[in-house]
Amino acid sequence: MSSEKALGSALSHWLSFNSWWLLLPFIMLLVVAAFIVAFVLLLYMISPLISPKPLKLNGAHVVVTGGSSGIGKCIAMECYKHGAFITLVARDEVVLCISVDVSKDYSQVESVIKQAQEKLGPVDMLVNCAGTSISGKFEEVEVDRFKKMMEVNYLGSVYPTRAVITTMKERRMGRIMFVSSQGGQIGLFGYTAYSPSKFALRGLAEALQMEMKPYNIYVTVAYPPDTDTPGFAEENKNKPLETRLISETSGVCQPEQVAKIAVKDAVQGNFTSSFGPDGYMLSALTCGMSPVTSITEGLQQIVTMGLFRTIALFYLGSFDSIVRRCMIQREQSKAADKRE
Ligand SMILES: NC(=O)C1=CN([C@@H]2O[C@H](COP(=O)(O)OP(=O)(O)OC[C@H]3O[C@@H](n4cnc5c(N)ncnc54)[C@H](OP(=O)(O)O)[C@@H]3O)[C@@H](O)[C@H]2O)C=CC1
Ligand SMILES: CCCCCCCCCCCCCCCC(=O)[C@@H](N)CO
Repeated sequence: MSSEKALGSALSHWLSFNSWWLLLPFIMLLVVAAFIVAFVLLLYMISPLISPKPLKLNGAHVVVTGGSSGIGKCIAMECYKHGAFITLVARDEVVLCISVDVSKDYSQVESVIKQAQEKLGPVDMLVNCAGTSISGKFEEVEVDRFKKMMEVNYLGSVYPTRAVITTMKERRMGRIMFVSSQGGQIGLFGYTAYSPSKFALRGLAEALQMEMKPYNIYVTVAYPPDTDTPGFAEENKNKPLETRLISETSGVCQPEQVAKIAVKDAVQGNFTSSFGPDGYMLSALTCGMSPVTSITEGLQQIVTMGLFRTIALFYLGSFDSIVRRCMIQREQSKAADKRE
């Protein structure tokens, strides 16, 4: 008999005839410990999923940058309908509007917010909607436009946020909305200057949300598709054909629709606000390490991720073929022009 076998039979002999029940308390202890570990793990998983308490818009002070036109205007009207007091910030002067360029000088933005707080009380919700777009092929976009995009779309959201955040922290309440774009979830042909400025808002929002959560301040990023606004009409005047064709995938929304959903999400404290079925898929697909605000949202992301990636591959294939077809068409018409 090998020594291993001998040891085995001695052990089983000892266990079966002697005092195996002596192990019982240890086994029970192990089971209890396992339950405790599982419970703690579950708590950890569930804790970021606890939904925030909704903000009461009635009587709240809402500041909307870019509130003189398009989506911003509709967001302001939506909040007003729910009984909020509104401050509009833009460069044009209309209604109860404070005129300032949000992208130029922080001290100016700060004094404007101070003015608004003196008139209507502390800001409960800030909507960063001031923004603009530039489209064109990378090599055709003027170099200083890249800087301008970051100034208006990114810094123009940093400054007002910076100006309201201290008071919000002191009051341990508040909502900050950033208006990004579906072009801030995927980089698209023609948007080499615009897309990065919208992606940047997501990074800012994630970092800010982690800092602000214990102060009961909730951050929302809205990702609208093309929306029927004066800004969109302006953009369409010289948008590359590729950009137009690719964007058509996700259709055109009405600004009132976008405003309604975005305001609802901000009130609920949802981190992501998306529009339409494509918007829903894009947001689930690009959720990455962004905060979750409900158990359903977390579960939906887990379940749909692989399926949406599969669908996305087809979309990417169709975008590539749009770009290739446009290139071939352009080259053919150039060659035809030369022959004439
Ligand atoms: N329309 C669309 O297809 C989509 C738009 N978006 C985003 O939504 C936001 C609003 O777009 P939309 O409604 O179309 O735009 P509009 O051009 O219709 O309105 C833009 C608003 O921003 C203000 N604004 C622009 N630059 C500045 C600045 N430097 N300082 C202060 N205010 C400024 C404008 O006011 P004034 O000129 O008086 O300063 C105006 O109120 C933008 O951030 C845009 O990128 C996102 C996805 C799709
Ligand atoms: C499962 C995966 C689904 C993928 C769906 C992809 C849809 C892509 C459409 C992108 C549209 C971008 C619009 C940008 C609008 C904008 O910001 C400007 N108009 C601003 O003026």
